[in-house]
Amino acid sequence: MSKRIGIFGGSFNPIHIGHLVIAEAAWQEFGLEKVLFIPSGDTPNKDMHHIDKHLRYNMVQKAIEGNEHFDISPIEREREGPSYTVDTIRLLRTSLSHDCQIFFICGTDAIVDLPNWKYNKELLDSCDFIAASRPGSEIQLEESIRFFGETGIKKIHPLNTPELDISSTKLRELIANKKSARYFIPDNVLTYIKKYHLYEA
Ligand SMILES: Nc1ncnc2c1ncn2[C@@H]1O[C@H](COP(=O)(O)OP(=O)(O)OP(=O)(O)O)[C@@H](O)[C@H]1O
Ligand SMILES: O=C(O)c1ccc[n+]([C@@H]2O[C@H](COP(=O)([O-])O)[C@@H](O)[C@H]2O)c1
Repeated sequence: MSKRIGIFGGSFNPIHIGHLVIAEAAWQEFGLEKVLFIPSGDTPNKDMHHIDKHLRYNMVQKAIEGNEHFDISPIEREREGPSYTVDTIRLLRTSLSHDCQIFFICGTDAIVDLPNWKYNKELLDSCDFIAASRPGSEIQLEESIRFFGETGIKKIHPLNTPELDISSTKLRELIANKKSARYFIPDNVLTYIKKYHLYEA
């Protein structure tokens, strides 16, 4: 069997257990050799208050500590301009053997948005997608898969894992309202958030 690697791109603002659970499930279900987390530099199509890319990167690094099949890459952090996935996959391809299969891990909300991504058809030709179900995106998900025709059906794979209704937005709100985010966010990441007073109102 050819080598399979998982790529998990995200803003991770901040990283939470929803991210970690789907990365682990994708690794297991799809027989991935590893999952490479790629925190975005400047996330396309996201008009939000991103904290500094270096801080988001450091939090991901802390969150994956101790998991021997998780790794992190600074390629988007170090690239100027919007972090388009098509550019990232193209760049990664140059350092991988050509029979290596790339699986981009995401939530179903990202698949719903995929027709708006840069060079989305080229992107879907260059990698498979593993989509973890997220509440609220069921109907549009079918439409989005159909947008890509046969390729969509063949290359967008559902991830069989319990739905977790958790988002970075909700966690930023909890922290801003001085509520506990314990257990939603790994302890060492929460310590980092507290140390630098991140997301406080
Ligand atoms: N609870 C979740 N279940 C399934 N997928 C998720 C979940 N949380 C995030 N993802 C997916 O992980 C990827 C990175 O997500 P991101 O870092 O934007 O987190 P988020 O929680 O969606 O953030 P925000 O609330 O700031 O939009 C995206 O593909 C997103 O769909
Ligand atoms: O390439 C694109 O056009 C594109 C548009 C929107 C999002 N993405 C990528 O999708 C991943 C998840 O994005 P987000 O907004 O959920 O953090 C992250 O790696 C983004 O760089 C990519």
